[in-house]
Amino acid sequence: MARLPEGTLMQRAAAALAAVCARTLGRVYGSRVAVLAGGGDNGGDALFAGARLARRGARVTAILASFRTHRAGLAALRAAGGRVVALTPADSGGGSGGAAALPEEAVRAVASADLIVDGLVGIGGSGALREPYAGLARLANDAPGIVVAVDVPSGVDASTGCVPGAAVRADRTVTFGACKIGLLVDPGASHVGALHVIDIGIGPYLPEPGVTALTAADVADRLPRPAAESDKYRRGVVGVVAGSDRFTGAAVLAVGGAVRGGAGMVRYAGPAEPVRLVRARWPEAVTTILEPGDDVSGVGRVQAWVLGPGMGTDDRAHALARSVLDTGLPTVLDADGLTLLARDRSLLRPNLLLTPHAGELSRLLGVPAADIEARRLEHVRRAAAELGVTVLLKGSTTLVAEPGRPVRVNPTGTPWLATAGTGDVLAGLAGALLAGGLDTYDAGCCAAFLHGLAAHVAAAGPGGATEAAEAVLTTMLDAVAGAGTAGRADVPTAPISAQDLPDALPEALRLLESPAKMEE
Ligand SMILES: NC(=O)C1=CN([C@@H]2O[C@H](COP(=O)(O)OP(=O)(O)OC[C@H]3O[C@@H](n4cnc5c(N)ncnc54)[C@H](O)[C@@H]3O)[C@@H](O)[C@H]2O)[C@@H](O)CC1
Ligand SMILES: Nc1ncnc2c1ncn2[C@@H]1O[C@H](COP(=O)(O)OP(=O)(O)O)[C@@H](O)[C@H]1O
Ligand SMILES: [K+]
Repeated sequence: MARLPEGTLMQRAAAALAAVCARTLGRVYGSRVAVLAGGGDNGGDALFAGARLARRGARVTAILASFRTHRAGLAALRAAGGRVVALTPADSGGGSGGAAALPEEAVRAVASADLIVDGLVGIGGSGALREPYAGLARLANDAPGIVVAVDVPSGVDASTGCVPGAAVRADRTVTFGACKIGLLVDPGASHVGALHVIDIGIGPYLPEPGVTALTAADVADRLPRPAAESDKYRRGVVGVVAGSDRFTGAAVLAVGGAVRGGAGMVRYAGPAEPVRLVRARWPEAVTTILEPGDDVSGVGRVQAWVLGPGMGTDDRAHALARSVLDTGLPTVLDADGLTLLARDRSLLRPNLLLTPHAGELSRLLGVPAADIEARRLEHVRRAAAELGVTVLLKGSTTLVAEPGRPVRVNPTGTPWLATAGTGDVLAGLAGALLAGGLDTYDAGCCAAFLHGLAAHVAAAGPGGATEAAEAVLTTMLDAVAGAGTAGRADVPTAPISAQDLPDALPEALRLLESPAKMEE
């Protein structure tokens, strides 16, 4: 800002914002646009964009939420023929009930708009939206017009993705300079809609990001690949200690993730019944029946372990878990293994990848699960710092944290994954990558990436897999990098089951290779 004439960055932002609005409207002339303007520069962007649309013939009404309004922006809007409705501090959104206490003129302008520009607050917002901002946000959400958020949907914390109160649910978000963390991490991410990242020339001046995402090419580069002289041992042997007589499926699913994740060999150890089922579904796995009280000394050599899914949490499970962890090998610790760790921190070792969902992390940190869901980034960072290991927090946005490294956000998730047993597949997959030589951080990030991609492939079915995967691999990541727009692929999808994931992994891996090749 110091190098450029005053207002240059804002003009770049407003021009790009107006262009997105115009494209969204299709026909600008005669369209109705409501601009919600807060008291800061976010409101300034919105007002300048409103002025540009008004000059192209749109009927623009600006609703000023604060009596301190961006002066030049307001002047530009007025000069272009825009109308202005100023709220007073007494105007409120009428609590959660809607817009009862907002002036009729404001309510009408928003309700009848073809397009609503949300310029209430951007990166300067703090805490829950206050009135009348909150009431305007609710009004916009209830209105039939398309909502375009400026920089950040108002009410979403740009730095964390937290949504402490009312917030705008946008159809599109036009963000400037860099993708904000809050646009990628839930609950904020689910307020964004299609994402446009606009380059306004500040990239070279930005600091190192605290949160990063892997691209398809990054993942393809990291995945272990067999060389000509590889053999099954060199490719990595993964040991799976999971399942019980009660939870047999966990064994089958974790082994499936490991087999399809590219392990040279999978050794499964557990009670007789899950062993029988594993052999039936995955005859390539080498199995060992564990009698009650056995440890893993008879399982054979492995390079990494998957420990925990469905194994139970009684004293025998505890002793078995300890025998695995005492090998000192890299280990994915999941599900019941995490419950054991929450009870007995002496199980903690270096070289662990913990894969909790919010409930499991809640037991590990002694924090209510709802708080973890609401402040995912803070809690995954805290868990990694407190436990000194890699933590992959599952759920609507998967995050991977390790002390001293940026948090990685996984861009490939889909809510179709919210079904029982998918976490077991993830644990097996991460174990295969650990055995293949990745460190716990990369194994966690790459496993989450492939797991999400496999879910898209499975949900879209053979006819839509390529299109669905391309939407994830190119559009989303291009947008984050400022080179395109992210939205969902328009591919019909159907529910998936956990079993579908190992079967979809080969196709997901093949599709992953194509954009990597293109970039080369
Ligand atoms: N910094 C830059 O380089 C650029 C910034 N730009 C815009 O400027 C924005 C940041 O502007 P500001 O720093 O002025 O901040 P904002 O405009 O984002 O927010 C500050 C305003 O919101 C009010 N506010 C904050 N929290 C609130 C809450 N919880 N409830 C109700 N009101 C609340 C404040 O009282 C103040 O009026 C960016 O998001 C972006 O839109 C762009 O013009 C491009 C260049
Ligand atoms: N709303 C959601 N959006 C995206 N992914 C989700 C969502 N809910 C759950 N998931 C993913 O589904 C998987 C569920 O794992 P987990 O909770 O361990 O279930 P289970 O123990 O039944 O296998 C994880 O990979 C998680 O990230
Ligand atoms: K905004």
